[in-house]
Amino acid sequence: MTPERYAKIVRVLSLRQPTLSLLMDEVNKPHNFSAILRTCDAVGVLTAHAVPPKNGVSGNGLLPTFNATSGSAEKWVAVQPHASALEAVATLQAQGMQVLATHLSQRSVDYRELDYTRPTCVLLGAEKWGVSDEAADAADANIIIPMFGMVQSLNVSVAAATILFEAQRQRLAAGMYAERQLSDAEFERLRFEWAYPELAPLYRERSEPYPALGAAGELLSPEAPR
Ligand SMILES: C[S@@+](CC[C@H](N)C(=O)[O-])C[C@H]1O[C@@H](n2cnc3c(N)ncnc32)[C@H](O)[C@@H]1O
Repeated sequence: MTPERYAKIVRVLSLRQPTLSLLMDEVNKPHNFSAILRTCDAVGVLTAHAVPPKNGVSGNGLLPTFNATSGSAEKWVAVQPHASALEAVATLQAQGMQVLATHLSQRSVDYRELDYTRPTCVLLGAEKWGVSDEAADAADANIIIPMFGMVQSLNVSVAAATILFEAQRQRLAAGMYAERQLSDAEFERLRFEWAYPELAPLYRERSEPYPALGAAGELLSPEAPR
């Protein structure tokens, strides 16, 4: 790993926003899934959440397979699977997140009216069905991107990008990219895992702490577990 590559890892981790996330409820087209993860990486989402599609494209009930759309975004954005949208919403709310469902209902508001500097998770629906009424009811708010055309909805990855970049705009204005949001422990863990992805699993298997890194990312105790 070059010092430049290590410096980039440190810079990107310093900009990650652990209190900004999104939840994909059975988004089943791999190119949409991958495009959304790519936007997550660009905006600084640390962890995305997903309810795997029941008729998963991969055919095994797991998350849709990744494809070239994401570039390598899936390496830099963790995806936490959930059994159902309702379970995910409850879990995220218990962690202190406001969940904003992208859903047209009596209580929907323009997505720009919300405060994205609060811990926030944006709930996105499946391409065909959208967000279920139950999940939308459980969410803290329902938001829509106003549309004035003939077509009723946007592509889900376009909707995700529109809302996440509003979140980025608000967080930039609030100075939330100017100071590292990750805890020291999380920052140090991810710094090693991103810099040495082939070594990290060896340390985890052995329950050994990751070695310290030097200023240019070099291993200070280079002996990897055997
Ligand atoms: C293609 S749309 C789903 C359309 C579906 N037939 C419905 O009635 O909800 C897929 C997802 O994109 C997002 N989306 C699309 N257009 C949106 C808009 N104008 N505002 C907010 N979210 C939108 C939502 O997450 C939606 O569930």
